[in-house]
Amino acid sequence: MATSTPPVEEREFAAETRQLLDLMVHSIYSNKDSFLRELISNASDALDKVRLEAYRDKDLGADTSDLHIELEPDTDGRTLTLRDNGIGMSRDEVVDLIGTVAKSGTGELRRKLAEAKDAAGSPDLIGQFGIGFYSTFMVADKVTLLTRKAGEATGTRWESDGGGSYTVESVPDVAQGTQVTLHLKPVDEEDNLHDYADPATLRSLVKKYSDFISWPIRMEVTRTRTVEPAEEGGEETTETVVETDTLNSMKALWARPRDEVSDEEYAEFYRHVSHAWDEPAEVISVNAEGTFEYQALLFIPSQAPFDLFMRDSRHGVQLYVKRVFIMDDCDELMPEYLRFVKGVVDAADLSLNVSREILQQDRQIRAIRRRLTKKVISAIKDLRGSDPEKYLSVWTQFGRVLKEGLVSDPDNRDALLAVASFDTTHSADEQTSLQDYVSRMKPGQSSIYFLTGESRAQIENSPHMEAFRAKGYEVLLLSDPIDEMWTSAGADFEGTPFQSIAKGEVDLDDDAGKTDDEKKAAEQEKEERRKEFADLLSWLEQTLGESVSQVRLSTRLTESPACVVGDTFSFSPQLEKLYRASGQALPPSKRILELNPDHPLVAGLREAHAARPDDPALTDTAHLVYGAALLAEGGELSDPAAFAKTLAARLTAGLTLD
Ligand SMILES: Nc1ncnc2c1ncn2[C@@H]1O[C@H](COP(=O)(O)OP(=O)(O)OP(=O)(O)O)[C@@H](O)[C@H]1O
Repeated sequence: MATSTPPVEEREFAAETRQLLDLMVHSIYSNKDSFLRELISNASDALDKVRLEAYRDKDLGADTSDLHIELEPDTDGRTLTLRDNGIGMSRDEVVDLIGTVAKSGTGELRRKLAEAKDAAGSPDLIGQFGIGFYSTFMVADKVTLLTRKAGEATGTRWESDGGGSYTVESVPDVAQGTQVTLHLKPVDEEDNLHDYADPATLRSLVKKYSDFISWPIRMEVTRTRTVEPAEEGGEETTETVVETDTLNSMKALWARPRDEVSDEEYAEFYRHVSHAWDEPAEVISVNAEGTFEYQALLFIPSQAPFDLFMRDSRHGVQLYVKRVFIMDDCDELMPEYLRFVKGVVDAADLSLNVSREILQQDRQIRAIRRRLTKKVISAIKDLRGSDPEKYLSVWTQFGRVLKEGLVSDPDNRDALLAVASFDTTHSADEQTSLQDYVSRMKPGQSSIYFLTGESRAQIENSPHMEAFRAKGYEVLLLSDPIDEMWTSAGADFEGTPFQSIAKGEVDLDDDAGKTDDEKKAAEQEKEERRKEFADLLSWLEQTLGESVSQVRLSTRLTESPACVVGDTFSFSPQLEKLYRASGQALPPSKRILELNPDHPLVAGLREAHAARPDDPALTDTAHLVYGAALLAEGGELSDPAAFAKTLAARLTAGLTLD
């Protein structure tokens, strides 16, 4: 049964939307002017869309003869109307797009809103989410939207006072496109609430925020003109004429030489293409001539969007062909790990009809992408030299994403390693570059040591760190999940390999500065140790054979009795966990148990085993030593309940003996 749409419908805003509106209405966000940029941005997008739709679908029935944006201030009525004859919205779209906000990130939004609680937190929040249409409620106490989608017969009227609800109704006889009428709040200069019904104010705001918009932004202005007398000696008279002015220059910013464009103009353009509210951290402009002609204007944002790690994050790089907008978020122009880069690529030699499928195959697009990728990486590298503070904030916001490139883009791995920064045992609060790490390497050290784990604290406390700490070797502390991936791909930095300190044999160079005799003596001592512990080691290998591939003496422990290490190619426990979380089970890999012969527990176990090789309690101890080593590195026990039970039994026995 078909459901009919009621003529006027009152609907509640979703809880997050209401909270956001509340923040907006009471916002202390100082730049109230931004609402105009947002409305013009939306209108410009709508015009881009209708031009493209009409080009692709000749039967759409859209009117594209004079696409433009219009501002109509009403000084007496204190309203401002902004009109476009773009794509418009259907009734469902109005409810969907205007009635809800930040659909993809509602959970995240809810969390942030709870954090912000009051308006004091709102400027940041606005920066991250880009409030778009809702910013109108900073300046208006009622907003009316009238729209008709190109190709549809009926229009829709939407209205809200920014409180808890809004109304929608279907209306006949609406012009194609969208018009938004703001019932303006009283002017309050102290609160940066300017007179948005004043033509002069509007003219200067358009110039400031939206000059580059490629569609004409028009406004009717009333001018008084002197009229020459009709006949000689007659009186001069004045007349009022109404003229239509175009307020913006419409010059594409990416086509203008860099030194002719101000930082502020770039920043506004960035906000337009990215729908963001922050400042760009870096502007990259490329003008390629020759075989493939294109211009690109790219921005590295200063703030990561909330949906950076969500699958459907949007608004990347836009594709234009000869100044004509073709598509948003053109994945083909940027690798996935640079998805935070915003901007425009305007290619001269593509067809306006180009589709995503064609783009994927296109040689020119691939060449553009290769070049732009290198440009972005080198821009970040340059920042490191020229503005370390800015570099640091870019790395803090996007480092985790950039590191995905170490796995997915082997061609740029070296360049990415050169811009990367890592936590290190060298400093408690500052990260290090690999260049600096290498320059601090000890004589004889041939690898970059690192350890992966879930957090800096957990890694630092891992038993594997002990000898490195004791002997003053610097270790990189890698705690992002992606670190597991690229380090296991066998990377090196300018010829110096990376080595996990939880894998393979460790031979920290104790021999430096020793005479040959001393070296020989040390070797002999090691050999004796091995003999002394041989029985214990082979018994442990038998006892723990289901869990470990080998038991050996360790040179990496100074405090703990034991640790578990992998061989060079085995998976770390974190990587296993990651695979498991993604639904791919790995065959359980056996690692190596290393014992610290100087630890009283290990020494005691050796003596006890020599004296009472058949004592079943020693088997329990062996399992406990292995389990404790797993726990110490932040690993998981395969049977925690059995471990706890054995531990309780052993503790009880200890008490009884006492
Ligand atoms: N003038 C318009 N013509 C057609 N559709 C519009 C218009 N204004 C808004 N819309 C639709 O409503 C959606 C929501 O607009 P809104 O300004 O709230 O957010 P946005 O511009 O998509 O992005 P952001 O929330 O990041 O600013 C737009 O994506 C667009 O689909």
